[in-house]
Amino acid sequence: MIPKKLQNWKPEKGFPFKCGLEIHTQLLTKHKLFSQSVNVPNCAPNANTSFFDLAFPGTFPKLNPEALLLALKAAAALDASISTTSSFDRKHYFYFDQPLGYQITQRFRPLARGGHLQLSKDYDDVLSDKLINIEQLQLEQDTAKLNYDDYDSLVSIDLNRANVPLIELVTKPDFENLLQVRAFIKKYLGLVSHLGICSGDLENGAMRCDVNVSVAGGDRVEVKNLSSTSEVMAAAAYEYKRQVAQLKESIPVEQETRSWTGTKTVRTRSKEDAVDYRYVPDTELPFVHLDPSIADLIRAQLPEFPETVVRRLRNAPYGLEKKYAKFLVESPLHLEYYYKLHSIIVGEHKQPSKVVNNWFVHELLGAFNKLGLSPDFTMLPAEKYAALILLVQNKEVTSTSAKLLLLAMLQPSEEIAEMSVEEMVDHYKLRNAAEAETGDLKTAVEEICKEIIEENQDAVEKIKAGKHLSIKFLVGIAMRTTQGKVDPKLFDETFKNLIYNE
Ligand SMILES: Nc1ncnc2c1ncn2[C@@H]1O[C@H](COP(=O)(O)OP(=O)(O)OP(=O)(O)O)[C@@H](O)[C@H]1O
Ligand SMILES: [Mg+2]
Ligand SMILES: [Mg+2]
Repeated sequence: MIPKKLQNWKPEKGFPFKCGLEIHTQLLTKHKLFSQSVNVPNCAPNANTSFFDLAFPGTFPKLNPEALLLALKAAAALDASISTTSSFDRKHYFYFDQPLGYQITQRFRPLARGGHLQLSKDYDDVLSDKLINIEQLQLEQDTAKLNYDDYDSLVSIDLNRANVPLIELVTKPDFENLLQVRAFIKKYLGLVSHLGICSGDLENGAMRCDVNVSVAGGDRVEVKNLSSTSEVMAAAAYEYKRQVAQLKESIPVEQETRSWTGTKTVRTRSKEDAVDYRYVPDTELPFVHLDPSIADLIRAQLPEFPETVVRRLRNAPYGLEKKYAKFLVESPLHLEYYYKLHSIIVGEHKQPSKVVNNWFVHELLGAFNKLGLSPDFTMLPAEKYAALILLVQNKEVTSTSAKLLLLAMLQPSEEIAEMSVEEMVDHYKLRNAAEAETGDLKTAVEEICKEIIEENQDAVEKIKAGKHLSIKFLVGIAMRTTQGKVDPKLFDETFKNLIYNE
């Protein structure tokens, strides 16, 4: 879906928009880039650190091959040409987030150059097909995280992030409008998450982006350190508008670096006071020599790309909407969960696909949403959820009861955490009344309906006078009385019978 604000965004006539991205993504490795410390988000500050991460004298970097492999996968997926020889350089600057005094990156011989990502009209949210070319892809270290405490005027340094492996992807300045920028970031993040290269977890800073904007052939302005797609969009839109306004006043735009405050971009430094990073080769790290056959070997091992999987999920036997199919391919775990649910309910139990889709998309994702949780399927194994869905399909519990059970399963008390679905149904006394003799049920339902009709003569008069929808009001009372244990359709039919056929 294209947000309304962007739908009509077009560069002004005579002021073409030109933009290039630098996207830094954290790699999903077990260990850090040049040390043995673990790479795990959300740990106690400074828990994941080693002497090297803290830049103790006498420590040496050692390249983690897992990071190299993940970066190579990204390069292969983007059809970039992998360098048979790459090397590491030191980019010097002094700041609290960088205890070494320099960042180890790949300036002169990056891991890969070239490559592209195709944005297509029928898959991505763009108005026409567009090929975005890649300049290069390199490995580098992340910096420590600075936590600002405005209240105490304190800055605390968390070195857990220092030396976490990143890939920096630099695109060519090929973007001609904001929709393309947005679609590219989403597609790239989708791709690296799907391939298990990056967590895609933006809330934990898994991506940081620099956006470069120029107008009508002018110099580029770089806005640094944006941490979400919407921040990139807002900063690029603001920067475009600012530059156009300046050009209209005949003031040329000069090359500079700016930062985003949340509402506008502000100058950090101009070209004149550009930092001299004093790049030098890192002599402690050997060159990375790769066999020329490596690109083909890695490409052959890549799983299917998100676009292929999405196409399959949209067709029979799955028939998922594009939006949800895209959500599933964002994470191998989500996809695995859906396939499992599908194979139990449709494969083994021959229920229609739309049952799985409805319970997965509307109920399960909806329940996570209702509880304010981001989807975490480890909380409810697919086998257990399938058992619940099948109870509804077999009319042993009503769907209303099943929805309540689902909410309970996603926030289990100690008492119910270990229970099977069957045990939970009995524990909450939710076994469907329909289980009883059909005759008994019918009489019981009729009795309840009669009682409700007695007590709600006003509503009954209105229904008779033509306000047929008021039946829903009566059904609501009946459902509350029976705590959702009876199929509302049965109440609906019984009320209609009793009221219209009297
Ligand atoms: N005329 C232009 N208009 C908009 N973007 C441009 C233009 N020329 C280059 N760019 C973009 O600027 C970016 C340059 O990134 P690169 O990493 O090569 O250099 P840098 O920004 O100087 O280095 P650093 O990594 O230190 O920020 C690329 O994304 C490129 O597409
Ligand atoms: Mg860069
Ligand atoms: Mg840059």
